[in-house]
Amino acid sequence: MNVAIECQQLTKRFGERTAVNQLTLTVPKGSIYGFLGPNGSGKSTTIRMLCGLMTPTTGSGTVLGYDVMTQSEEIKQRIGYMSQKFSLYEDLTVEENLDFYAGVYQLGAAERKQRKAELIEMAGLTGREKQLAGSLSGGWKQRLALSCALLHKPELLILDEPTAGVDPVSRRIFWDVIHELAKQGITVLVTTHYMDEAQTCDWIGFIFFGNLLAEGTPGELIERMEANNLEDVFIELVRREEARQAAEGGAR
Ligand SMILES: Nc1ncnc2c1ncn2[C@@H]1O[C@H](COP(=O)(O)OP(=O)(O)OP(=O)(O)O)[C@@H](O)[C@H]1O
Repeated sequence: MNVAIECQQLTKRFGERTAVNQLTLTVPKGSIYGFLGPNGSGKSTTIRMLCGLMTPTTGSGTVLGYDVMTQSEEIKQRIGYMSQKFSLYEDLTVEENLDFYAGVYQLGAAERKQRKAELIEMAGLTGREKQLAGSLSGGWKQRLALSCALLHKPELLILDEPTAGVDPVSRRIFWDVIHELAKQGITVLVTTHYMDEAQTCDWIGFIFFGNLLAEGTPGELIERMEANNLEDVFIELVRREEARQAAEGGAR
């Protein structure tokens, strides 16, 4: 299986509102897929469906080969997920937070010790093991949260705006870690509003009003839209879609 995520016509409705509309996408194994779109366009709702946290209204899909409609528990056990407001225990130390999540993932003593050591090193947290999570700066907290999400060696990492509000240096360090994980074969689906981050993804999907408007490599999208950079692509896609919707509304 060379595909980590595939979904066909995935739709989520909240009452009258369609948050995600017939979304069809494929995320190849080992790739970094950047999921972009303005606020409220349906990114988090898509992610929640793919993580097994929310059942789609209609459509179909698999995550690591498991059905998003019926196998949410299998999916949850095999993925690493870091939400926008990742939850660390601020009154616990770095090590205690890792211990807590190792317990959640039911790691045995030997594996727990080994994974903790590996992840503390990967996240650059060496020397901070006894520091309270609440006293860490934003960038360190975020890397600790990432480490917690990786304890059980997930094959797929789903990150919802992991770098929101983090300074540029910490963002760069975080993305170096993401690229390193991808090199090790871990698939990453990530949402971001930062175009410098999106530029380094292997694939990009652009969603607006719940619809996937464009998909491709950053270079392909820039070329296809005859744009100078991804920010221009983003703005042009929004402009075209708004114009299309206005025309449709006017025609009614
Ligand atoms: N539980 C819910 N009940 C009702 N409406 C919801 C619910 N969750 C999301 N929505 C609506 O669905 C739409 C898509 O929201 P979603 O959070 O998926 O967007 P997003 O692209 O992740 O936005 P942001 O970039 O701000 O995080 C929005 O209009 C939102 O108000």
